[in-house]
Amino acid sequence: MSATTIVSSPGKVLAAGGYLVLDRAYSGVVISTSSRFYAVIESGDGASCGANEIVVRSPQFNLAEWRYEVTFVDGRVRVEQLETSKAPKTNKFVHLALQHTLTLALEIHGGDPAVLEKDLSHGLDIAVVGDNDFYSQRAKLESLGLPNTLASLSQIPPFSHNDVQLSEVHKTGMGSSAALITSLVSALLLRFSVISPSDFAETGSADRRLAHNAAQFVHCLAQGKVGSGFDVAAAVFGSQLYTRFDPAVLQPLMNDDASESRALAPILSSPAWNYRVEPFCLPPLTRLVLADVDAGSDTPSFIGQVLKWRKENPEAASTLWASINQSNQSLAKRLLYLSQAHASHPADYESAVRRISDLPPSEWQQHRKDPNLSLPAQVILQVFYLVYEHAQAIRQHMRSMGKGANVHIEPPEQTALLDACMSQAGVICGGVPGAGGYDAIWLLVCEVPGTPEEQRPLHRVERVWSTVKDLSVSPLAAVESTAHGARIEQLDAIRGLREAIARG
Ligand SMILES: Nc1ncnc2c1ncn2[C@@H]1O[C@H](COP(=O)(O)OP(=O)(O)OP(=O)(O)O)[C@@H](O)[C@H]1O
Ligand SMILES: C[C@@](O)(CCOP(=O)(O)O)CC(=O)O
Repeated sequence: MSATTIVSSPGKVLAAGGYLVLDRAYSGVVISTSSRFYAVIESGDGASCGANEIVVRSPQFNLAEWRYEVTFVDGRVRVEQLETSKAPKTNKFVHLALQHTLTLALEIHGGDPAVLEKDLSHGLDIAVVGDNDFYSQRAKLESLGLPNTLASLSQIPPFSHNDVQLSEVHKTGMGSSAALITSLVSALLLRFSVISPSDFAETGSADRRLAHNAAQFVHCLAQGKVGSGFDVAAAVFGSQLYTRFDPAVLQPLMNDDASESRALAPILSSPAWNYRVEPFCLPPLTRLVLADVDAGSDTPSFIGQVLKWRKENPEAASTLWASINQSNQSLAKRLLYLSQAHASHPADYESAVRRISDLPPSEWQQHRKDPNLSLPAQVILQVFYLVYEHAQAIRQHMRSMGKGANVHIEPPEQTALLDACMSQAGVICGGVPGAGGYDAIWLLVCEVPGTPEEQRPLHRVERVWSTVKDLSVSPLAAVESTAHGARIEQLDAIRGLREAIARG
């Protein structure tokens, strides 16, 4: 075992499938992001902590250090927070991750604490840090006198300090807790030799699935509910078409007493975990663009209201769910078709993207028989138009859902913002991610290398954002991650990581 164990996990965007994905009958289009969370485990070396102690530090926040003591009694492991912790509040997510991952490790090692005790003999020092995108950088940009642009974001050092306590930070909706739990649980499973690095590196392996199931369990327990789990699935497996697991698999563990007394291994490695992860990626020569929008929304209350409306209006909801599902599936299919088209006809594909880069989507149809384009390029252009149409239909349906349930899934200000973006040349599609509300928007834009800055669709979008009235729109730096989810990292390969974890 090397001295340092590091696992990183990506953030997520649910581009299509919000609310539907809570139901196993439907799947969601999940895009994982280049922004990642890192869990870095080092031996405490007896200096920062003693034997059987674990200190978890979050060096991007004030007073974010939690200390735990690990004890082994009657074949059980207990993780308890110590009073010497610097943090004024407990961290349920971190505590549950430690408790249950160690419990699982002890079970897998046959109840013999020797392996764990050996790894804990000098204590463990764990630092958790997230890329800047997970937290709003508005205040930092303002303090630096910089405008809200992508160029400004690149001037903020990696893993920047947020200058507040964790409970006060403005999150951006990228799934910080799911990425954190996935990295932490996976790193602990590796550290305690429950899973092997080579197996974990393989997408469909039993070890990776165990890491997923354990992270999913801890995340559900910390949140106090079993959600769809798309955020943890993205953190573990990367971009995908996600179909949830039957929540019944976790039910036996979902109250605190049960999770302490029942064996975890049989449930966490059970074949009853029936989630489906189908491959998905965005098409070449396009770029995912995300922005954090001023005010957050109360997502849990949105979910309650939408589900209540669905229950009370089964016929209307069933028709609407079916229409949304059809549009979601069509969107995913056309996007995947575009990747195939690029693989088989790269030159035609590029000429089609160049063509639509100069035109707003409402004009693409007129150019579908452009004599300057080859026949395959014309087909590709047409498919891009269908992508636009499906995404617009999804937006319309989601507004209907919001109207029915009386919640602002795509609030009028977001509609105006998205419409303004969609009228720009080279913008392909977009929407409000996940549960919607005021939180964020996502867009897919054409991005052909070598395009002069002024003509880049991204540049046009940033211009729209800088002039928009009713909302404050702040870009996020993330693009799509094609790295297939969680991965083991080397400390010096990640810019700024060594410096970040060295902070007190
Ligand atoms: N950097 C961090 N260090 C330690 N704990 C963290 C960190 N970031 C998040 N957490 C844990 O995750 C919890 C936040 O979880 P919550 O479910 O509210 O966020 P989320 O929905 O994942 O947020 P978002 O999707 O906006 O990133 C915090 O209370 C804390 O326990
Ligand atoms: C509404 C829902 O389908 C998506 C919520 O997504 P987000 O947290 O808003 O990105 C809930 C869920 O899938 O757990």
